[in-house]
Amino acid sequence: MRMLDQDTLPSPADIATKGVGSAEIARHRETVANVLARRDSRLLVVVGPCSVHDPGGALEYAHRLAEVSRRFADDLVVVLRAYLEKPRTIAGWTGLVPDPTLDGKGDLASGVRIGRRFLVDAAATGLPLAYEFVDPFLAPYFADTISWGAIGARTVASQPHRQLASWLPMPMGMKNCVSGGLDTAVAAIRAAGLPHVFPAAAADGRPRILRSAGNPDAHLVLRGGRKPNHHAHAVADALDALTAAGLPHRLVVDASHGNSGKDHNRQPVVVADLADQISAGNDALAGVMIESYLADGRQDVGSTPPRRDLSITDACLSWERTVPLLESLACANAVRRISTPRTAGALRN
Ligand SMILES: O=C[C@H](O)[C@H](O)COP(=O)(O)O
Ligand SMILES: C=C(OP(=O)(O)O)C(=O)O
Repeated sequence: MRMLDQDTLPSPADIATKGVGSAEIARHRETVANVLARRDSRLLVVVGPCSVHDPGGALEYAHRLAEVSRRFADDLVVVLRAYLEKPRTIAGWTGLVPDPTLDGKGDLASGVRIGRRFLVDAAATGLPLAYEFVDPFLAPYFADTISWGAIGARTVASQPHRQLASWLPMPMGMKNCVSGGLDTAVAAIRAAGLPHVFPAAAADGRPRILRSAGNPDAHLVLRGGRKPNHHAHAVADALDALTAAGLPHRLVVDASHGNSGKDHNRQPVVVADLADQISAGNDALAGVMIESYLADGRQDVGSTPPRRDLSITDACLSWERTVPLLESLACANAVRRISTPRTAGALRN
């Protein structure tokens, strides 16, 4: 007996909440797209916890980040990682939405409500939100709150994810695959840029045939693989791969994951290398991702209740270690901004 049981899941319309500032989110998406296309000379920084396991803790982080991001507004467009689903290499906790009680019970019906509440509260800080769309079925529950989306290293080859990316209204980052090869992500960018017709559940939960026009803002995210790919030579190779595919030069580099060997202590080293490339004038480097949370490191989920301030997935840099990295990226971007003036001037929303 494999099919154990079924339960009712509320539809996206059932859990729809008031208070999502759709005009503000549309503005954030446009800002992010302008940065990626280098019409805006700032640097995108996608920063925050590997996963949200405690909405209260993550909201405290969001408030701190919203405040500090104002200091860097001339040079950084800071986006909060608000990741509520986790892709796993084999198995493990799959995120607040699929498992809000952190114990494998899989109470998705509560998860979608808790997850949406968190996203609405986090968006109210004024920060744009980033989200990895792990399960395409769940996208309609949350997509209206998100300003930058990712298709992860484990799903970037998947046709349903590429179709979803072609339809979603925000810029979408395609991560290189886990081994480090770029081809699959480059193919995903091309696929997401094209129109598609595909089945999906709509807001009312009923099946629909969706037609997409193609996402013009899909771009590459270098996250490392068997070896890191943040160094200048790897960035140059990635730009060559984009040129060969006829794609524009726009890149986000993830300082964590394969680029840090999942050792959070290496993220500052990666960020320092990226800051050097940015201040040297590499304009294709449009964004940086950092995994950061309130406290330094990670914890296993076990019999005792988890700490609210410590990641239960990948190890994160503490808040105290994150702020100097934002400072160094802002300084590097200021150098680039001043030395490479844009003819049209920086667009600001
Ligand atoms: O970002 C988090 C993890 O790297 C990702 O979910 C995979 O984790 P795993 O390899 O421990 O399953
Ligand atoms: C799982 C993630 O990244 P990747 O797909 O690069 O492993 C993530 O950013 O949380």
